[in-house]
Amino acid sequence: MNSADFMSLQVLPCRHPVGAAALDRPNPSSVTPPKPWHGFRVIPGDNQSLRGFQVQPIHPIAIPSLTLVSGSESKQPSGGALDPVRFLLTMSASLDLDEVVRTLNAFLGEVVAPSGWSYRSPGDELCLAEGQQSGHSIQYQLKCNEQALGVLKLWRNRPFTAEDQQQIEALLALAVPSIHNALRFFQINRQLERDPLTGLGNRRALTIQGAQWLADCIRHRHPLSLLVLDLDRFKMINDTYGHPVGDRVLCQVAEILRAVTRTADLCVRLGGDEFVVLLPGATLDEAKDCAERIRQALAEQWVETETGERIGIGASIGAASHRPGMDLDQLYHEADAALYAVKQARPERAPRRLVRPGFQAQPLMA
Ligand SMILES: Nc1nc2c(ncn2[C@@H]2O[C@H](COP(=O)(O)OP(=O)(O)OP(=O)(O)O)[C@@H](O)[C@H]2O)c(=O)[nH]1
Repeated sequence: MNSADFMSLQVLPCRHPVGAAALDRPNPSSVTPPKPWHGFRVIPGDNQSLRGFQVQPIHPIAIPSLTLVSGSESKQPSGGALDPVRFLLTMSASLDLDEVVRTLNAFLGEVVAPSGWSYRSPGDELCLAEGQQSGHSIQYQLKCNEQALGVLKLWRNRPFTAEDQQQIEALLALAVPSIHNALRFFQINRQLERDPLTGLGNRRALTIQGAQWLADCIRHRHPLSLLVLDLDRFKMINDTYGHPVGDRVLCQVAEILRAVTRTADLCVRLGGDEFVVLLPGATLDEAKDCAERIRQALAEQWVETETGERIGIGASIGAASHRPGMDLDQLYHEADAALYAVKQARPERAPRRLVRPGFQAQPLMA
């Protein structure tokens, strides 16, 4: 496929940059006229199984994408009756990556009628699929200015012809800016919900995802439990070995939480040395079992300091299970109260330390 094919298929040079004129109007004498849209270059990949696909503006795009096509000038693609203006308007209506990808696939359905599709965002943070896999497939790695936008795969029970591919690629080229924006929005939201030190979720993740999960569990009448974990004498580790060692302890705890819990569970660092695990589908007994597995895994863990000393990690854990009428805050406070009771019931131990591996563990003195 070459750019000339593509240009004639969907994207026409714009002689009437209406959107840009409206934006620039406040002081027409002081603005340089917007550049006309010069179209896209579509670069096919090297092999057929994974067709590399990149859309680059031939000139920097200085005008909104809706100035791209004027309705009266647009040609219909040879194989279908798809309206590119309708497509662009629909695609740019949302910043929700899930919705943007599903919209794209709805249009691809109109053009090439696949039996199913899948989309994986970079790093597999979002995986979507619909319909059925069948005998023939075509896969595109989407990129915009060298930034990966994910992989889209289509299935069909008859082969994709060259004309089908041309139409798919034309739609993908138009869809790329919307996917790019929605993906960026998705990634920023993910970052806002992540604790930068440990990579676990943060308080915001617990508030937003927790509320959704609570609603799901109530709707499906599934249990939901929550653990609150607080490290023993963490301040002493910081004060004795410094914050970098304290940070390593926190990362080690995060590693253990990830290893011990299921992928469906949400592990969160609320702040300092306090962690929360939200366990959808778990009863109180199952949550307590999980707490015990975490406690054991922590007890077997040592963090080594620069001087070769090894510090043990101790923690207290409280558990609570959702009851009708409770909100997430109440569930958290009940688990926190259970944690407090655990702390009251046993004297908090100072972190254990080994001066050299193999020596007997000793409490770290305050
Ligand atoms: N290394 C490190 N320390 C942190 C971080 N955030 C908070 N802290 C420290 O964590 C410590 C928490 O202190 P406390 O809440 O008294 O915890 P504790 O010593 O475990 O006391 P108890 O909970 O009563 O056992 C404080 O010294 C904070 O400075 C962090 O990101 N990294």
